[in-house]
Amino acid sequence: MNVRSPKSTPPSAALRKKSTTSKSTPKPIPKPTPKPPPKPNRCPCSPGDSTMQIVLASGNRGKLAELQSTLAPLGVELIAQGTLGVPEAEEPHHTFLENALAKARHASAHSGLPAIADDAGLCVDAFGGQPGVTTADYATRFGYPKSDANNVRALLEQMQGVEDRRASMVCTLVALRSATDPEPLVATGRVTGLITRTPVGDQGFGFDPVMFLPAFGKTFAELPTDVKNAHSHRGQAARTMLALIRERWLPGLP
Ligand SMILES: O=c1nc[nH]c2c1ncn2[C@H]1C[C@H](O)[C@@H](COP(=O)(O)OP(=O)(O)OP(=O)(O)O)O1
Ligand SMILES: [Mg+2]
Repeated sequence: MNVRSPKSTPPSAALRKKSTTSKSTPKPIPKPTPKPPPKPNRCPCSPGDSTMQIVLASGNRGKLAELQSTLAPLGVELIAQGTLGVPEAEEPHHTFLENALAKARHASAHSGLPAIADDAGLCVDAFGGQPGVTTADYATRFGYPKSDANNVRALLEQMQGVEDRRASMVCTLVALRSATDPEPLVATGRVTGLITRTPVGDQGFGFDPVMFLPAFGKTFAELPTDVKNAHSHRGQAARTMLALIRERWLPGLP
């Protein structure tokens, strides 16, 4: 109760009364200062009171921009691994999940921070789901130097005369609290489209200029980043990951 009668005046107020005139009416006791609301997104897994930092275990600027944007509502500080001097990790595995886990573990071990990694790729139906986990190096199979433009070029050459143009872009995100975290958070996303016969659009990165989405009548490279994020494999995975991090790493916060 906030209302107090003079009889219930606590000792501290009584002491103050003695130092003034005895006939003066007791001053109202100031209400206790309400506790400040909890500051947002404190890391429950690291000591202290600082905003949680997470290292983004990727050197791909396109991915980083998309993940920064979709994960922004978490209110945590997302730091690109390059900023912390974390070198590129090996990606030797056969599945997106294993490679994402390897990248997250590597970044967490090097930085001492929780980490989120993204392993993604293009799975072409006519090629039995290839190039899959080797998407980033696709051009080098055909003697071209590694680059987004050469990847697109090699793909269009390999798909010359292929009528079935269906392909999926997939993304697996893995988040770890530490390099030895026994309970990684895992989120996946997948979008299906058709590979165009020439590149169209200049936004995005990677295979965006040849990934045509029938629902939009456009390639990913023709869509603004926020529209791509709202529908893409990475956008889906990142929204799932955001919910997982809130639930498991930041309990009790809205
Ligand atoms: O939304 C996308 N739109 C178009 N292309 C995309 C997308 N997402 C991934 N990609 C391509 C880029 C790379 O050629 C490969 C992923 O390879 P992946 O190893 O996961 O990424 P990466 O080596 O570029 O960066 P990092 O491993 O440091 O995260 O698929
Ligand atoms: Mg890679």
